[in-house]
Amino acid sequence: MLARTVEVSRRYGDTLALDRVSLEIPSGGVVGMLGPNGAGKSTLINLLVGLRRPTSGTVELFGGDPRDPARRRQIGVTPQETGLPSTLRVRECLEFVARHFPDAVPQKQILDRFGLTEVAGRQTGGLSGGQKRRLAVALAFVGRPRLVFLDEPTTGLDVQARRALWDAVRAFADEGGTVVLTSHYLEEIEALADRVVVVGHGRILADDTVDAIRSMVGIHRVSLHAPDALPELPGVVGVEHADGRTSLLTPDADQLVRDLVRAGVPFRGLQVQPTTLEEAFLTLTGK
Ligand SMILES: Nc1ncnc2c1ncn2[C@@H]1O[C@H](COP(=O)(O)OP(=O)(O)OP(=O)(O)O)[C@@H](O)[C@H]1O
Repeated sequence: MLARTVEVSRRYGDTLALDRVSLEIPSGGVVGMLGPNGAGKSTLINLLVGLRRPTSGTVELFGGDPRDPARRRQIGVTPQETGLPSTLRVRECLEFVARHFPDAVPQKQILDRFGLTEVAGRQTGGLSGGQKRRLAVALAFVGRPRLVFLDEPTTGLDVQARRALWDAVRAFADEGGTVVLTSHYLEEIEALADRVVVVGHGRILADDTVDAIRSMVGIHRVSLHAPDALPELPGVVGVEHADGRTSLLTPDADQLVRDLVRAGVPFRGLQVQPTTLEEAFLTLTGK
């Protein structure tokens, strides 16, 4: 086991950011952590990498205290926000980080893998947002870590840059590396992760394969104008009223529409839309 939390809670004042979370990260593969804003994902990562201490419970990294420098040297981390020194060149940033490790990855290989070769001589202050993000993620891999934590690695990247970064993460995992990444995007988790941990309201709501999670969050919104109260319909997991429309949340929109027709509901303006992940979670967690 590379890392684990046992019944870990973390409070910030009155906010309970994590509520008795137990999680195990074995060696190899990509674990995707999925959840809406404020779910507790970053807090969980910060505990695992030794940046914060739990209020209660135990956190272990490589079998011991995550704040021990010898253990932390074996991880790579890209936090949600990184400040790169704006006057350093890309090459200098990579060099600076590499000097902290006995056996750093050759710079050329990192530049190639993260699509940074063309901007190697540029000061980071002159990089685009996407290039900065790629550099920030690349830095996590420089020291040949056993375990890498990436907090929303592709936020702000265009599709092409996102795919390039996915390739780099996958290549690392294919070579036997272990990655924990957070994302709001199911698509990103699907592209990379073998296992998905769904975090919501400071708890682990699900810990399963990508397929299982996809079916769990595949909720649709069927919205319509209906003159009267709707009859009770099977498969509806949530009902909302807004702007004169009624929205029904369901995992099987086709069946719901058939049921509406069969029940003779005089609806108009029918719309069927996928819900966002956040909506799906909130529905499933009943909050
Ligand atoms: N330093 C802090 N001080 C006070 N409250 C905090 C602090 N850090 C996090 N929180 C609160 O703890 C909860 C969990 O936050 P956290 O950043 O871990 O969530 P997250 O899942 O990473 O969200 P996001 O995707 O927005 O980063 C939130 O309610 C947040 O406001």
